[in-house]
Amino acid sequence: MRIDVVTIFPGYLDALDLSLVGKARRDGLLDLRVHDLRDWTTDRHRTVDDTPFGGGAGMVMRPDVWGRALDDVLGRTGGGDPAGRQVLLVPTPSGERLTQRTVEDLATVDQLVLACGRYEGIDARVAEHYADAGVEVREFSLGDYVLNGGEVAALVVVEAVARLLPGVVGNPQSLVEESHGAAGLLEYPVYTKPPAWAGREVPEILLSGHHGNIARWRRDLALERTAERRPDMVGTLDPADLDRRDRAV
Ligand SMILES: Nc1cc(-c2cccs2)n[nH]1
Repeated sequence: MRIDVVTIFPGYLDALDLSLVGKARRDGLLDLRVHDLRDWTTDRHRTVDDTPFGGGAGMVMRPDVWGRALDDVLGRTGGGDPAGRQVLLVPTPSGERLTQRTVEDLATVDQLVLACGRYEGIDARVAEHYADAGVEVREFSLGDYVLNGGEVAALVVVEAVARLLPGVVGNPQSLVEESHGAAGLLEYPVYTKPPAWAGREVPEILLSGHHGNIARWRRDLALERTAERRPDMVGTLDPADLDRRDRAV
């Protein structure tokens, strides 16, 4: 998979040289390219923004600069058809909420392009232009809070997607039981040595060696946590699945 990130702060993405994503890049599992938007400016000051039409505070990012950058990165400057499914992702507080289901879909794409806006945002014609040109455009939000730019959202998306790519995480089973995983639940509480700490013991069941009972206990705790912390998620569970957990093991 190829991921391109276009930003005026390329250094923000240096964290993607580290840990799991960094290893995936070195192992050739992820082709991640970070681009400085200013490389597509044409003036000596390398200007990327201007004042908003209609007035208002702040500055808006120019469509012409973004257009040159995205045409290049999307491979739309030559005549040929770009290979495979491309998605243009635009982080914005006014976007659709990013969910694990969306991340799972993005992990199947051939090329993701992240356009990191700053200031008051990117001229609205940019997203319209590429959507009209047949590019899959998704304006997405991380949540109901405002950041200064799209770079942090890009870090989130790259990590969330990269860890789903084949060969990136050591044990793919761990992807199944985690929060928001296939089961649609929050994950159960986890414990390790020492068995007693600060006057607190590890739940007895986990020391029993009875794997069936441990599995049922974990599922019960996952359900309990989900009901307590994210009642909105409980409604999406399959009742047949809920019934399954009560069956004798
Ligand atoms: N969820 C979310 C996204 C953002 C921004 C994206 C780009 C600039 S600010 N803030 N909050």
